Amino acid sequence: MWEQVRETGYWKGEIWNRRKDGTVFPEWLTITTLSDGAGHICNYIAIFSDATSYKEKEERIQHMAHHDALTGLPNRTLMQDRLEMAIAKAKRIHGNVAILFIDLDRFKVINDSLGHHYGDMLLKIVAKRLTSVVRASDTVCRQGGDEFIIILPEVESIGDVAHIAEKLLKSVSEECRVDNEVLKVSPSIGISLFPDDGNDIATLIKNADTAMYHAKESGRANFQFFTERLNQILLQRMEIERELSMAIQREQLTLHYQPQIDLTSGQVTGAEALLRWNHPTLGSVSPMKFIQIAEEAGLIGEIGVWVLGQVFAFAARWNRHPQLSQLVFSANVSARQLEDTAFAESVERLLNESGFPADRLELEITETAIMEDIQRSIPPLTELKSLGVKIAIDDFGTGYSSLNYLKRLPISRLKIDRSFISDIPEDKSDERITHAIINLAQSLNLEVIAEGVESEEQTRFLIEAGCLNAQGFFYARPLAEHDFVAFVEQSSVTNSPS
Ligand SMILES: Nc1nc2c(ncn2[C@@H]2O[C@H](COP(=O)(O)O[C@H]3[C@@H](O)[C@H](n4cnc5c(=O)[nH]c(N)nc54)O[C@@H]3COP(=O)(O)O)[C@@H](O)[C@H]2O)c(=O)[nH]1
Repeated sequence: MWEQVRETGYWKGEIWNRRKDGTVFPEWLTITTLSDGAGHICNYIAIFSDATSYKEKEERIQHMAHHDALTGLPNRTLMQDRLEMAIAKAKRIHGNVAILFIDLDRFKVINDSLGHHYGDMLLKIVAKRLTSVVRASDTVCRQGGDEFIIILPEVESIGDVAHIAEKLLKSVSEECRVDNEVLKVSPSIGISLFPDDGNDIATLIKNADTAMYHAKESGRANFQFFTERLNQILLQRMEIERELSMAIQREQLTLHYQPQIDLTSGQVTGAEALLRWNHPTLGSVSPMKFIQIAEEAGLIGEIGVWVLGQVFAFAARWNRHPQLSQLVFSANVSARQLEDTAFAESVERLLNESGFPADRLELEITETAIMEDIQRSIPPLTELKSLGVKIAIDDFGTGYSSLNYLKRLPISRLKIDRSFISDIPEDKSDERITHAIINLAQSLNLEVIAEGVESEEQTRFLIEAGCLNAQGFFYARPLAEHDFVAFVEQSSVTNSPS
């Protein structure tokens, strides 16, 4: 500084100064020299100002530009910087970096049902939990919404990454309290590794995101590593999603009807409507494959309304038929449809428009969907029941029902899951479970029907056990409309009392 002042007669810059009380502070300082007639420096003029508040403001602006306002975590910009540095270092030392892409399961439900205040509080708690699990040298950042990214630089082994992912799962999944509400979310975690799964930031994040989707598909609340096979599955999934969004307009969807049989009379009493999708190049796509995609892509609402419209139109075409006009039609309702507050309104509107009697409509909701959040399932089910429609619990026995809740649910029928029926009579414990479900239904005054009946022995067992309704390949596969009509007419002739 003094050298420059002597040489140029001027210096400007920032220095650390000390106040009288001994505290150190940043100072802006300008020094100018004054010379006499002979050119000798005779005076120095120093102008200084305290830069403390300017510095603080600058730091605050820097922090805001690189951190998320709600959680205080590094934001996307800082994450990219840190990841770039981690990759550069890993390249130098031939090391690995792990990228964990975390999305909270069913966060939207909490946000939508309880409001944004609860959603925000929950995100703050999750941010703290994530940070508490990893080391200070790791980076936890908020990618946006309910998505977080964790960068683990210098990982030793894939086992270490899995161990950390397990700890994250456990920590985030624990219940927490916001005001007087007990909230619970779980994370789905996708993991990509540098250099195995990509060499650059964009590829590594995309692949971690792909793995996260796979974690969601595998039942949520778990973690998955990225693989090339996964990538292929994702590409196929995206194609199905794209094509499915146009399937209704392109008239590629149809319904098949599986007869439901009264085992004492052999007569058809109802039918379950089951979706079929025939695509010109993908071929016949199983609902097992596309229903979940429809749910995740937000298409199930439109499809569900279409299904009911088709069922009512079918029933209307046969409303003077002696047998068909008496049948109860069942349609499957997914968890996402039940969460949608507009669903009951749509059912009511369709019933009014079609004139279809509400008591001839049964809506099937899986036990797993109801038990996912039983408290929240009761109001929409009650609303549907108040329209006069019947509610059945589908795949009963697989979803760990709480018996205490079962008696409070507005349901009229239990459908025994096909997995208990398929090994009867060989599997005696399945026989005992089926017996128990039938007894449970009787004691709760509910109807009961067995699904997936494939043999005469199974039919006999069910009659003896007191279950008088069944459906399954033994009686009929799901049938196209005209085959179903023919089946109903034929069974009426064969089984009419002589
Ligand atoms: N939300 C909606 N879900 C729907 C709709 N349509 C179908 N689905 C669900 O897709 C899953 C697969 O359905 P699908 O391939 O049609 O299989 C059904 C039957 O074909 C099959 N079944 C019936 N009897 C037997 C049998 O004896 N053996 C055997 N191996 N399979 C049999 O079971 C399926 C019906 O199951 P469920 O619904 O549990 O009664 C399925 O989960 C459908 O629910 C839709 O419109 N919306």
